[in-house]
Amino acid sequence: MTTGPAPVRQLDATGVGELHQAAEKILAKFGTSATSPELLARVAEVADDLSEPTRHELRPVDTDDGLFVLRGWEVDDSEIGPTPSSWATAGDSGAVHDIVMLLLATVMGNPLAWEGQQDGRFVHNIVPAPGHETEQTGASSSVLLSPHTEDAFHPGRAHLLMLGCMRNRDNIATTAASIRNVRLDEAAIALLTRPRLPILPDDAYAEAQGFAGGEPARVPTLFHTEDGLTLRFDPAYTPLHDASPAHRAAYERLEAELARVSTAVSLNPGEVLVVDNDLVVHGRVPFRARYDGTDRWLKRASVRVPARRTRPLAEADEHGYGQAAIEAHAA
Ligand SMILES: O=C(O)CCC(=O)C(=O)O
Ligand SMILES: [Fe+2]
Repeated sequence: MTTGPAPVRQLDATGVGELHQAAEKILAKFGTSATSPELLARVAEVADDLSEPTRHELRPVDTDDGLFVLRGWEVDDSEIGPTPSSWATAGDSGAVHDIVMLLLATVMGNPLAWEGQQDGRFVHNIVPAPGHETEQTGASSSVLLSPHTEDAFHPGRAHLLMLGCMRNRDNIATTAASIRNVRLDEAAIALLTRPRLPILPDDAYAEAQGFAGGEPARVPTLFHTEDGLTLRFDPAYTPLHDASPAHRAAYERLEAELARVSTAVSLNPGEVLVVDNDLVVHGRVPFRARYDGTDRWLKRASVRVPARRTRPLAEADEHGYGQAAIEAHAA
């Protein structure tokens, strides 16, 4: 793994100022970052009014790395209070930052929530939680969170994933690897573009894991678009033992290539990592949780980008294990 610098986009003072003012005003009006239709409508109005330079920094990902780090936003370490001990107890902790995330997400597309995750909130709190150390979810710590497409099991998954940093005292890195940097031979690509293996719901979706409404859809790992390959990849939830030896070998070759081109991004407070979820798989290095209120703390938002053509049409027929993706703004 390398630690090559991620492309940085810098918000200027005007951009930071307008975001700050807008977010504080919305929070004062609604008293919470928990979303209501009224709050979301207000966010959409305000996002529409953000200045051109700010909007420019939020343009689509435009390099093969498939990501960028947005800098300039600031987080006051004492103002945000202690790191919550789990998403379930986070409530309105750092609420103004939830609203900033929503504003940024709304400039880039349509924010996305899940009925079955973090109480349907549009901005998730990613913190290590006691008892979850070894899971393959954002609440884990002591294990490597293997590179994955966010919500890979679902056809309504995000086009963009945003991770905004509240606190990261031990400089714990998020990992990111782009399919556009991978070298794979044509035979392996041909195998991996065939819909052979399902991707099962991850441990953040207990209800979806009990879904009995149909067989898991078999989906391709790779997909050819006009702009190049996209991927849908989550080895921890893919029953690879069901694949033929040749298919398995190609999958493992892809996994090794993604590891080879993986970069580590250690976020500082205020930085927002934006990854294109069709190009990039992300993960996290293992770390020891502190559980003393000073732990690593990220805010996560997911974004749908209308009219994107990065995915197979056959995804429209998938049941998504009964999970409903909820979009913030009417399409
Ligand atoms: O903790 C991280 O850096 C990434 C966790 C993750 O995979 C996620 O929040 O989706
Ligand atoms: Fe993730």
